[in-house]
Amino acid sequence: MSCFHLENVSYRYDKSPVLHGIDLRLEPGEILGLFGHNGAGKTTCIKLILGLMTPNQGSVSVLGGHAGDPQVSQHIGYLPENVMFYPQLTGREILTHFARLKGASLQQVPRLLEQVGLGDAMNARTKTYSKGMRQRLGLAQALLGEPKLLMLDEPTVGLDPVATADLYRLLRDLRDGGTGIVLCSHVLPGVEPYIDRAAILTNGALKAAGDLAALRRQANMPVTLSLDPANSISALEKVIDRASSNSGLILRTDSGRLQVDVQPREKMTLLNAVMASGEVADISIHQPSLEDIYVHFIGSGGLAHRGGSK
Ligand SMILES: Nc1ncnc2c1ncn2[C@@H]1O[C@H](COP(=O)(O)OP(=O)(O)OP(=O)(O)O)[C@@H](O)[C@H]1O
Repeated sequence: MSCFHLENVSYRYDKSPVLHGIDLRLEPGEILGLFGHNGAGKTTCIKLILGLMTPNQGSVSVLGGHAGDPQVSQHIGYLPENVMFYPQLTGREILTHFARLKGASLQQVPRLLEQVGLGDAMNARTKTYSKGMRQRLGLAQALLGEPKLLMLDEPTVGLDPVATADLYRLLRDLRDGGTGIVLCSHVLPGVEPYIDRAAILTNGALKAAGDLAALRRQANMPVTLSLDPANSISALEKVIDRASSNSGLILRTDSGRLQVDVQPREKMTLLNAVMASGEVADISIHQPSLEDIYVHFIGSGGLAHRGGSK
């Protein structure tokens, strides 16, 4: 049973189309990064999965049932992008209130507050909380009732680097316990090791989805080889020129290395040639990062998209 399945989903607010033919699925025990520029449609996808809206076209199934069905919703945890709490209540009072609303065990409340690092602050009013502390309380709220599907919109906003690493470790533990997790984020650096798959949305359309290896194949972006010459840099350059019929950019760096951009399909030919030549002392290989892939799919329009698609 999938955590959710969007099939050919389109959605429009009033007259403005926002999502076009989205096909996306999340399985239990998987972390999906949902990435896209401002206004790409990430939050709209989440609202459809929560059942807050229904698609104009296509279907949304969640945990084997219908989005918005209370039997389904009680197994979903959601952290919205901007969390707000009653300032006069303590963290513990707020979480207890949400636990009652969700029908979750009240015994979970202190344990969850400890888990998100608010053990010492649980009896302080939330008006005294920092932004990061409010974010942690929001996360504890999302974890109430041991959800099977957890959706987090910009969960690392306001968290310092240590808290961010703690959050990702916590998400991994939940994933290993079978929870399906969606992570919407603009903060790509650092997220790569913690997600199983990424989905990239642009202007309401799914540009690419898959694990990093599949996205790299789809993007077909050059791999950068960084080579230390064994003898002279010009001798190494000649080897590369001879080996690669269509070698990309070759740069001499200030540190006396050669940097070569090569298409993935030509990588092994070039590596074999430089290894056999005896002209290379050391090699490092830089694959495109998640950030590189994101920029590739979003395209140069990325900056233009910021602030909304219309
Ligand atoms: N209630 C609404 N009424 C009309 N248009 C809306 C409404 N909510 C969102 N939109 C529009 O839908 C599009 C997608 O918005 P959405 O919030 O899903 O994007 P997002 O990817 O989550 O963006 P961000 O990263 O900025 O939060 C945007 O163009 C936005 O202006």
